[in-house]
Amino acid sequence: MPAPPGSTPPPAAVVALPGGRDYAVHFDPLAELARHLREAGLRGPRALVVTDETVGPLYLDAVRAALGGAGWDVEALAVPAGEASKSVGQWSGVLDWALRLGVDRQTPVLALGGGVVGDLAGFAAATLLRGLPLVHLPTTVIAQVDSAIGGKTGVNHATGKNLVGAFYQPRFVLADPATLQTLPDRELRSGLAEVVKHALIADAALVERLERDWDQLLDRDEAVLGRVVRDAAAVKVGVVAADEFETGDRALLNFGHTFGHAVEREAGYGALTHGEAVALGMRAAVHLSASLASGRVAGVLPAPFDRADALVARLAPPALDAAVSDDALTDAMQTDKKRTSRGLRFVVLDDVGRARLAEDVPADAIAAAWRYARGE
Ligand SMILES: O=C(O)C(=O)C[C@@H](O)[C@H](O)[C@H](O)COP(=O)(O)O
Repeated sequence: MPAPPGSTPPPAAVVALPGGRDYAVHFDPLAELARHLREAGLRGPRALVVTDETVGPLYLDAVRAALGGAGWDVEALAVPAGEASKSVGQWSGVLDWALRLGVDRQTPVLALGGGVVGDLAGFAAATLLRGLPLVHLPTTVIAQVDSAIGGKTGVNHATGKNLVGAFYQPRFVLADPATLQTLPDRELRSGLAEVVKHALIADAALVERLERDWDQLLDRDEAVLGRVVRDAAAVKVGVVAADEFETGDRALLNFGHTFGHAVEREAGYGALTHGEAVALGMRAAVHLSASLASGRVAGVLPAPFDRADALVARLAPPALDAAVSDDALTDAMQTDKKRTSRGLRFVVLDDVGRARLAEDVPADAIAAAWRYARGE
């Protein structure tokens, strides 16, 4: 039943956390931002917007218009677009900017953009004055289904991906579905990598819909894309609510990332998008899943891994750089945060829609997974 005129629609999802820290994930126009800030108890009057040089020109005016009329005083900073901005240097630059403006603990930080901006601005919010209120305004698929939800903030380090950061939850997430219509095709496909990941680890029904509706997704059919994004976000909401600090099943969200993060590091941050690296990583992880289930795998993968592989293949991951050796990639995995004193842990599939952690993985299975990801 539609909501009566003038009433506030319910949030699409609530991330349930202890200590009164529940927060909503709204799928609503950016024009509703002032109302959501008010309802979250944030009054300013100053707000800091961190964005990037691609998203800022597209949506900063909408944010200013939404807030200006409600008496907010908006300060904005745009960092260069791309993974290279997830650096200790850019984080320090955001701190310098905010502190020069004279922020106080009531000043919200609004992260307007994709995963890079969210992680960078989130880590700045976590560390400024030991914590400023954080609001995510995700404008990409990857951010709307994944990175804006769950409180992982941080930057990359030369030794590995996301090695400097903090768990710091936002006060709410406001995802405007219309922003997905301006995404470059490459970014759309990159975001779909995390959608595929959520489906493969936890939602077999979503796998089926992705298989059926893939072309409409790439065409950005509003209804199809909107539903898929909400369902993929719901997977993330459920996982985070069950394991906020990744002491258990939250690690399953790292499917494809142990391989993918190594690819990103060895390619040089920014050479590939995060989603492209994750797509390559999922190819390797699906092969590893098949090897662990059935021993040595030659040629076509056995069921159900062939099905998972076919879905990952729709992401059309780029080729792995031939100049980067498998040994270099395997070395780069050693900084993975899931590692324990017993060694690396990988996320593998038991079935389509069901994943688990695997330890004591033989080196030859890892090597075979890299070769498969290279198409050998
Ligand atoms: O939120 C999580 O938990 C995730 O693992 C989501 C991932 O898709 C995300 O890319 C995350 O940053 C993974 O990297 P991590 O090694 O920093 O956990």
